[in-house]
Amino acid sequence: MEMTVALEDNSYPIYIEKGILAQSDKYIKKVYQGNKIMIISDDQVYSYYGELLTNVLNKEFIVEHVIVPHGEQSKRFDILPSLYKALLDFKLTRTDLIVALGGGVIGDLAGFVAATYLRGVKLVQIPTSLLAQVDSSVGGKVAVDLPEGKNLVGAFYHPKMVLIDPETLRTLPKRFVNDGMGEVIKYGCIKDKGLFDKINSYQGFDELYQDIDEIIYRCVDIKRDVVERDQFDFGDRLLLNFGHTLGHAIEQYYQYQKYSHGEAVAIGMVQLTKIAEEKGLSPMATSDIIKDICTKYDLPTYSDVKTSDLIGAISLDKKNINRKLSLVLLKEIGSSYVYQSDLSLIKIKDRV
Ligand SMILES: NC(=O)c1ccc[n+]([C@@H]2O[C@H](COP(=O)([O-])OP(=O)(O)OC[C@H]3O[C@@H](n4cnc5c(N)ncnc54)[C@H](O)[C@@H]3O)[C@@H](O)[C@H]2O)c1
Ligand SMILES: O=C(O)C(=O)C[C@@H](O)[C@H](O)[C@H](O)COP(=O)(O)O
Ligand SMILES: [Zn+2]
Repeated sequence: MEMTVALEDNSYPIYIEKGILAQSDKYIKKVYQGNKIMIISDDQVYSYYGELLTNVLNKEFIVEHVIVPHGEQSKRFDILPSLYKALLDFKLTRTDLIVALGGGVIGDLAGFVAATYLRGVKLVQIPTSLLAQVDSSVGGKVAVDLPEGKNLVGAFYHPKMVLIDPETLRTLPKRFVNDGMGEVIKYGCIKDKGLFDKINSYQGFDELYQDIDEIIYRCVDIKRDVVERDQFDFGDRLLLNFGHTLGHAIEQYYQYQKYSHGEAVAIGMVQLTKIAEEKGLSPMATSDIIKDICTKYDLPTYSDVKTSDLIGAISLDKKNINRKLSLVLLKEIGSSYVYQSDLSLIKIKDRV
């Protein structure tokens, strides 16, 4: 399966195909005629797929790698000098390529490095987690976290190509399959009731895996459409942030240690929809429907954090305009809108 994100000079192809990792040299040659490639990955992903990718790319290119510890803790500002140093040591030049091999942490981190090293070098995304395959590898948002908040230092920087190999999901720990399902549920909630109903109907992981290519394709296609219409996140793209106002603040509250991104987003989707129901901004019982599907995928729906403890991080949310929050709410499952509000709306609940 193939699609193109059409962004004029920044357009790029996405390929979704089982086994594509083993052919990545052929695909990358289509967009890269240079000879040096730096793979950026984490220890866990590299232990599964690093050797395979290196051997395949070595047929055509000179390949080096730099590895960071797995987990959100690596998506931080102060890790950057060690990555720039590795690129300098490899003498990577402006016409060379970085390949991001890993989940969303690696995609965002390597993407930020590619956007900033020498003011920008080429980037190819090879996402290996479900979350990265359905969401983070597409759309060009790259970033690192600060202790004060998620993704606070970043850029819009598009890859030259995205290679999605659903086979890699076979080694993904179950917690992170569920984590990715948090974002799939989000797509269903904001844009596609059919997708929501489909993932709600599965009896177990086998059924999910049977349809996984189709699910990835549908999510990526939604994201492609939104990004093409609102690349810089001032309109329709804000909808992709459903659940993230609270979710990011909860991740920050625990300093990115307790909840994974998809888990925090699940809490955010349910709790914000509850608030919206209380204010008559979403139909009653919508939050229960989201809660049920999140529970089905072992995602948390409540954190017990005081809303007063989240206000600092929420105030730094990038969707805020002139001190007004932009909250993504549901009209119903499958349809969403942006609602401008002040912090008092969040404060109507003591804990979320
Ligand atoms: N840029 C965007 O548009 C965007 C969108 C959504 C999320 N994000 C970001 O993505 C990050 C979360 O991504 P994530 O959930 O992929 O986390 P992650 O990158 O930490 O991956 C989760 C875990 O799975 C492991 N892993 C990944 N692929 C594997 C595989 N195939 N086999 C075995 N283990 C594997 C990793 O080593 C890690 O331990 C967050 O930082 C979030 O903010 C960005
Ligand atoms: O691509 C987008 O736009 C999104 O909002 C996708 C989100 O799933 C993702 O977590 C993104 O990184 C959040 O962006 P931010 O602008 O809120 O940092
Ligand atoms: Zn997200």
